[in-house]
Amino acid sequence: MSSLILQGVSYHYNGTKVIHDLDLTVGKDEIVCLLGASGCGKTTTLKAIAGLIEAKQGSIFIDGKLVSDEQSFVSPEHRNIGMMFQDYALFPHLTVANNITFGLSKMSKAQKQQRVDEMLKLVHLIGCADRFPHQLSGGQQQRVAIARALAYKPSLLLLDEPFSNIDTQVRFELIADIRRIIKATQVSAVFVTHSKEEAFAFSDTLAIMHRGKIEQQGTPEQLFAAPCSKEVAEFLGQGIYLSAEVLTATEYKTPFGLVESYIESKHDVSVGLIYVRPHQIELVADNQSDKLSKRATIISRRFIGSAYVYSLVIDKQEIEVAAQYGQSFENNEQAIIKIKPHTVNFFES
Ligand SMILES: Nc1ncnc2c1ncn2[C@@H]1O[C@H](COP(=O)(O)OP(=O)(O)OP(=O)(O)O)[C@@H](O)[C@H]1O
Repeated sequence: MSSLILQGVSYHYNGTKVIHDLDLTVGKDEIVCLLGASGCGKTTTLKAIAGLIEAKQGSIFIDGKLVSDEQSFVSPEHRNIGMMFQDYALFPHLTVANNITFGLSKMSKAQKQQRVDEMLKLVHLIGCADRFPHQLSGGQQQRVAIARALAYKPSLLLLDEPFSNIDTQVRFELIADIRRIIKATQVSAVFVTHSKEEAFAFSDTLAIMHRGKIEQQGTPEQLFAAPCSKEVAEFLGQGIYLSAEVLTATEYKTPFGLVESYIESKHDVSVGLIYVRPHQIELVADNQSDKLSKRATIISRRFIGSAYVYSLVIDKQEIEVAAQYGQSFENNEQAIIKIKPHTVNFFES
C-alpha cells in the first residue's frame, strides 16, 4: 500500500492558483523528493499534505486514510506525520530531551525517557540529552530536529529544505546520515529542495515540479534517460539543444554528424531537437585532414585533478565538457566534436 497519495490537488493563494491538479504517490518506506525551481509550489504542496493549508480541490490519502478532499479535512495533529521544516527550529529554552518529547504528552515519564534514549542512539547524540540547542552545532541541531520528528513514530515524514542552513562541507555527510536514520526507522518521506545534488543524495525517487504540477516522477536514472519534457531535461542537466533530423528509429542527423541512440523511438515529426549533455560529447584532436567533421573553439579550461574541463561554443551555445584523461587542448585551439552514442532525448522544436 502507498504511504501517500495526492489526486488532482489544487490550491490557490488569493485567487492565484499555485498548485494545479497535482498527482503524487509515495510508496511504503520510500523517500520522494519534490524538486523544482523557486516558486513552483513545492512548499505549498508539503503544507497541503501536512494540513497546514486546506486544499480545496482533490484528495489526499495518508496510509490509506482520506485526510483531505472537498468535504473532509483532518487537522495536522491527527495525520500521523513528522515535520522537519527549514523554519521549524528547536525550542531554544528546552533541553534536547525536552525538545524530543515535546509532543509526547500522553506518555509516562519512564516511557518518555526510553523514547529519548532510543532517539538519541538513532541520531548518534548519546550524552547530549541535557544540552540546550545553542550548545550544539548546526548539524547536531538538525539531528535533534529529526529525532523530534521521529519521536511520534509517524507514518510519513515531511522535510522542507532541512539542509539549506548547513555548511557545504558537512552537508553531504549529514544528508547521508539522515537518510540512514530514515531508512532505519522505515518511515516514508517527502523531501523538498531546489538542489539537484541534495535530491540525488537523499531520495529514492524524484518528482520534478513545474508551475504547480508534477511534470514527471521516477528514479534519477529513469528521468535522465527519458525526460518527458524539455523542462525536466533542462532541470536535470546542463546540456544543449542540437537541431536533428530523424533518419531511422535509432539515428539522427545533426550539425555534428550522425548521432546514434541506444533505444529505438518513433516520432511524429521528422525534424526536432536533441538534448545533449556534456558527458555525451567527445573532443577529438583536430588532425586537419578530416574536412567533414565540425569543430568548436576552446574558450577556456580548468584543471579538476583527473581531467580538464573545457568551455566551448557549439552551435552558438556555450557548454562545459570534460575531456578524457591524457587529452589536453589549449585556449583558442580547435577541437573536433563528436556526439557519442547514447539514449537520445528527442523533442519537437
Ligand atoms: N502565503 C502566501 N500568499 C500568497 N502567495 C504565496 C504565499 N506563499 C507562497 N505564495 C506563492 O505561491 C507560489 C508557490 O510558492 P511555494 O513556496 O510553494 O514555492 P516553492 O517551490 O516552495 O519555492 P522556494 O523553492 O522558493 O521555497 C509562489 O509564487 C509564491 O510567491
